[in-house]
Amino acid sequence: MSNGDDLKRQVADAALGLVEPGMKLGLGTGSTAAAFIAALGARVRQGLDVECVATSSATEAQAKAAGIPIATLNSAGELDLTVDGADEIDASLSLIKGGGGALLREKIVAMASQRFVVIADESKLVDGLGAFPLPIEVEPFGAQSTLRMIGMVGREAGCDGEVKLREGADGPFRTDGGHYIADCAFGAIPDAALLGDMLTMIPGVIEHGLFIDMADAALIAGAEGVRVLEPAAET
Ligand SMILES: O=C(CO)[C@H](O)[C@H](O)COP(=O)(O)O
Repeated sequence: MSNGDDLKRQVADAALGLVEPGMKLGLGTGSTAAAFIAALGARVRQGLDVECVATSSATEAQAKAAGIPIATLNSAGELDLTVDGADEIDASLSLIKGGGGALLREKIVAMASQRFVVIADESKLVDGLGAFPLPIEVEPFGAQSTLRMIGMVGREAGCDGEVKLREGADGPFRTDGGHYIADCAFGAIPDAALLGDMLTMIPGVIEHGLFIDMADAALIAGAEGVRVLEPAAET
């Protein structure tokens, strides 16, 4: 097992400590979330009773194969806890997500949860967001026009960099919802909240991968073990 895999397993086990019998859980997407799902599956097979909502078809398939009961978000209603990974995490627990192309469902599920906990290894911690290209889910109709608008809006918000469609095996990558993903190499994002608000106003933008003021805690695995980060209190 690589060191990275070991850190994912450690942080997944730590997140399992937050799960109580009878909970309704949101299950994230990506390799760190997959480690959590594997650990959760082992507990479910020992008799833990939970009901889960998946943020992607890949997560749903993994969870079902592990014996985890999967419900729709409509039938589950409000969730107790969502556990998900992230591509970048800053000190205020603002996130970039969407590296796996599941950001829309990840955001819907996180927003439907009383508690949203991010799990990652310490390589995901950053001083400022933006080194990881920001994923934005866009409507395929008129996508090139939407990409141009994203570039313009980015420059107005102090970000500049290439905006390009993510490629899949056979043409543009498609999300579970049938949309495209624009990856935006903005570099440093001076004001993530402003950029997020401006992106939301573009009609072809379905959702962006900035998760601001959403995470209640981050569990971070490193050489010293797993530590818990919480958003700094407002002063
Ligand atoms: O946002 C995501 C998927 O859309 C993932 O949580 C993010 O890409 C992190 O993935 P990994 O744990 O594999 O590094």
